[in-house]
Amino acid sequence: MNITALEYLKERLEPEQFEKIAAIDNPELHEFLAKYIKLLNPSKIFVATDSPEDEEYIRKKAIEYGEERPLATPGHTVHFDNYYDQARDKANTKILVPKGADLGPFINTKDREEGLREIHELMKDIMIGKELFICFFVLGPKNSVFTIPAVQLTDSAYVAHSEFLLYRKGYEEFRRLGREAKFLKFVHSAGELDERKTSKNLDKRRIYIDLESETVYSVNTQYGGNTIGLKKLAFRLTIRRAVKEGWLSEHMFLMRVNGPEGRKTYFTGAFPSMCGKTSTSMIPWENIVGDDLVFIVDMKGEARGTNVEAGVFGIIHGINKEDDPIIWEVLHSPNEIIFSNVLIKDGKPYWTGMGEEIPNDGENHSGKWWKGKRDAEGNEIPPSHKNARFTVRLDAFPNLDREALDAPCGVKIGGMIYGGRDKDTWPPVREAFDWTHGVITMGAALESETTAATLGKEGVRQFNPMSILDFLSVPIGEYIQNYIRFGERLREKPKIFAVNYFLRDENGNWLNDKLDKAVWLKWMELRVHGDVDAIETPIGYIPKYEDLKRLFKQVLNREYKKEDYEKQFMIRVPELLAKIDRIEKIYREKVKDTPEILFKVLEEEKQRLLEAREKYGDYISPFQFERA
Ligand SMILES: Nc1nc2c(ncn2[C@@H]2O[C@H](COP(=O)(O)OP(=O)(O)OP(=O)(O)O)[C@@H](O)[C@H]2O)c(=O)[nH]1
Ligand SMILES: O=C([O-])CC(=O)C(=O)O
Ligand SMILES: [Mn+2]
Repeated sequence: MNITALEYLKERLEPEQFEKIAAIDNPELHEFLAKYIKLLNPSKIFVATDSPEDEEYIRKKAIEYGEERPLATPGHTVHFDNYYDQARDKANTKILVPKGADLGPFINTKDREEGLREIHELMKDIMIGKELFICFFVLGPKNSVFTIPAVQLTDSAYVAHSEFLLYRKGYEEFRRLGREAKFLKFVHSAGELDERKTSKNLDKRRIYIDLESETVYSVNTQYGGNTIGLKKLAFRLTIRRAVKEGWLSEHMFLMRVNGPEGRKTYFTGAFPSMCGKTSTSMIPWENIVGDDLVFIVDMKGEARGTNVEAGVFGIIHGINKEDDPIIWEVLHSPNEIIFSNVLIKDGKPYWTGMGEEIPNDGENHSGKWWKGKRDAEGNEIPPSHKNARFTVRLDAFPNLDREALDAPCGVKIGGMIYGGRDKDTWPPVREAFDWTHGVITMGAALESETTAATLGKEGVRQFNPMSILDFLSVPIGEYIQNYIRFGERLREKPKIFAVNYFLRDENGNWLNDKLDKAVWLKWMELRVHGDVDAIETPIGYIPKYEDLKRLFKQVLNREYKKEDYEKQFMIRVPELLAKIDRIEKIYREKVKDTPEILFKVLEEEKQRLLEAREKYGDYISPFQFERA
């Protein structure tokens, strides 16, 4: 460009819009905007400031352009993604790396130059006839140690609207920070739309992450996990920043568990997609801070965490009045909510597992729907997609811990929990012996069955360290090394726990009820403060029966049977040993930069299990260890 970026922007933008950009003193931003406006070539450009009018403009455009439709309840809208665009597309999500860089076999990469060339070709002139929305947000609370500014370019008013619900506004932060802003950049286009206003060219769906310029490109897709810049796209970039700078950027919920006499203890929980982060953090008598993404920093020797977001993009499948009373209430009140990929009939949303009668026809992610309808592959189409979601501000929730959400220094983390979908190996809850033992045998050794949150087969057990594998942008060993060191430096280390909500019996029935997790949380809270004893086993500390019995009565008003405890907390030596072998093999063979300590800690655990087997056999009752 012969003219400066700002001059170019002045030519392309209406004066009112241009003024908004010119008011931010940041040449890097101006150049970025000029470059992509030129490439995308939109027919109209709107710049959103933090004003309520600008947000309202986006909301209206989502409806005017047909990406959302109003429902009967004020504030409610519905959005549909293409039938084949219902989840994160792992195969077409790639980290762009310079020649010679090696992130290991678990991270999907592509040559940077090639990837940039491809994505720029795909995006050339893609916004002709469309309106480009330029929006500013921040990750974490504003003007805090956690704040990371970000700019989003998108031709989808649905994506922009979702971001207004999920993140804190950032225009004023950009103005305040000026040239100091080290911001993330997101360029998205839904591409050509079909008559239902869903992305059409799915064969050209691409999500490319350029670490070097901290820019993520997303094209020919609308599903939130592929498009909402500040969510999983930013996550790849912040993981890398965190590892470089020595803090943690994690796929975690953040919640307050209320202990005896008003004691407040904060927990994070790292579970893979669709494995219980939202459902855990929404337990009615505890308090939610966040349900998906957390930043954790070392502040004067304490681990302090914050919710990266300010809203929930939650799974709606199975949400019912009894198990999820708070979400249920929020979804049935006039809040600003986007329902996606649910069934609509007479302006009302319906979803599978809602515990109410569902109409036999309507409109859903497949278009006009009727009971028994089959897709092109011959599969029967359910009323709503398993990964159908709702998007809403945390403000809407009566159980929100507002103070914690806004705290510029975050909250002190008392416990960190790992968990996944595991039908036969881990007990429902246990505590690590120490930080390193927990990080390695619970976090780095996590496995979970695949779910409908990603395209592809469900129910396949997969290695998923810290529930973060889909999002990793640095070699696994480096990531784990950073984690271990982070804790070692802390003066007060959070306690580490592992949970498993998904144990099954021989017939495939769940061994636990959905609300049992409420009891595990109370137990962990007591353990953080040393209020109850526990039983030492080869894999960590497990609860004593009497404590759980008391807590089940107190928390759920239920009798907890000894037989249930014995079955659930049985130490399953063959499965545990097989798991250690699998994990060790993965790290030995596939993760070149594994820290040596990982093998040592796994080996120690193996030896403890072998010894226990010598004494008590393959399947050991928890009472055996209690007597020992
Ligand atoms: N069997 C069983 N299923 C559960 C339990 N808790 C949650 N689920 C199921 O797990 C799925 C929901 O998980 P969420 O809490 O929404 O998932 P999430 O971890 O927030 O997922 P993302 O938003 O994808 O990151 C739903 O299908 C629930 O029915 C439980 O205790 N037992
Ligand atoms: O990012 C998404 O699509 C939703 C989500 O939380 C996940 O898949 O972990
Ligand atoms: Mn998630």
